[in-house]
Amino acid sequence: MISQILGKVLLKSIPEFQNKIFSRSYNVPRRALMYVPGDDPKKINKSFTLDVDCIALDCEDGVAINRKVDARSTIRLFLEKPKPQKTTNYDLGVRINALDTEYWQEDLKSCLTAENLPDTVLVPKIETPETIKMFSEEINKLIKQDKKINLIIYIESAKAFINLTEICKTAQDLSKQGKFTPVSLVFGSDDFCANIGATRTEDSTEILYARQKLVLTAKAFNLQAIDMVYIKYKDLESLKLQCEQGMRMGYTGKQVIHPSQVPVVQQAFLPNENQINWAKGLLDSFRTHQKEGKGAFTYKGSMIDMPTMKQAENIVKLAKLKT
Ligand SMILES: CC(C)(COP(=O)(O)OP(=O)(O)OC[C@H]1O[C@@H](n2cnc3c(N)ncnc32)[C@H](O)[C@@H]1OP(=O)(O)O)[C@@H](O)C(=O)NCCC(=O)NCCSC(=O)C[C@H](O)C(=O)O
Ligand SMILES: [Mg+2]
Repeated sequence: MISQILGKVLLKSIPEFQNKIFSRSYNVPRRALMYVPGDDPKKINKSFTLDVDCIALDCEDGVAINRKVDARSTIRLFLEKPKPQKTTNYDLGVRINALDTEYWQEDLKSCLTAENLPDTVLVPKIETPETIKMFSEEINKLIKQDKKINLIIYIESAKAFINLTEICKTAQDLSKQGKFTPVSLVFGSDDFCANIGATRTEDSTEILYARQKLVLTAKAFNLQAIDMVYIKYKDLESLKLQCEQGMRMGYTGKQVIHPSQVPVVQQAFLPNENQINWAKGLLDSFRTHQKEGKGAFTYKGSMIDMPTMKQAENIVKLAKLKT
């Protein structure tokens, strides 16, 4: 009897779990986050023809030092026009220069005072909670409308990893009253390797700890985790393997530098048919067992309880992007 009552209570609370797991940041998928050099109108136009979840118009490392002003003003011209519509919704962002450079304030001002706000601002090389405070103060001054934009935080140095929890906590706290919402953490593996003096290998074991720490922290703060870039952009087979590795670790997407990488990445960050069928079957079975007041049960030879149910829900949610 008691177990039946408990079962009913748990069943009633499932929508609550769903809300927790699939909160705002997961509603906009960012499987492929594609960089487009901000000073190249041809590539920007091309990006609007692609089926890509997230476009990052770049002012930072994809742009030469002597082209920084061109990038900023070219991006501004695009933001003066309405956001190009595509058949599927997508995230349009601007990656500004790092906050220890002479460019970032003008980058931010230029894109936030245009006719149309970008959906997202991507901020590279955040190392301390103070950097988040600086960003927050600036953005609160610049956005006059009753609107918030998304913030994507780049973690790309040893110092940033040491401060990671405080960075996320500060972003979360300041966003409550501020004009931004933190949605994702990006693992800037190339800058990170340069920063710690790591030697690259094909299986990336030299950065495994940092790669895992980023996912762990992102998930603790309910943020998307966006994995390292694969710079040998002509090698799509190895890209696929690296995507699958990242997805197994819990990453929700990956940085992309070339159009040919987009379909490989977006496909890899979707569950396959076997996983979807497993998840749907498990959820059906979970509901039945909950009604019977059974918290743990056996499904296809494995013990299932609440954590496995949550994993199955993640899979079903992602699968909806397939249609
Ligand atoms: C790598 C590239 C310089 C190669 O460019 P290109 O030689 O033009 O390639 P293709 O001729 O093969 O291009 C085919 C067509 O696709 C268009 N194209 C290419 N790249 C892009 C792009 N990124 N966005 C939109 N369109 C693109 C070409 O114009 C061709 O079009 P068409 O002629 O109409 O057929 C180039 O891909 C490039 O610049 N990529 C971006 C590089 C970049 O942004 N790097 C910085 C980001 S990585 C990073 O920041 C890592 C992180 O921070 C860390 O620390 O780890
Ligand atoms: Mg970087």
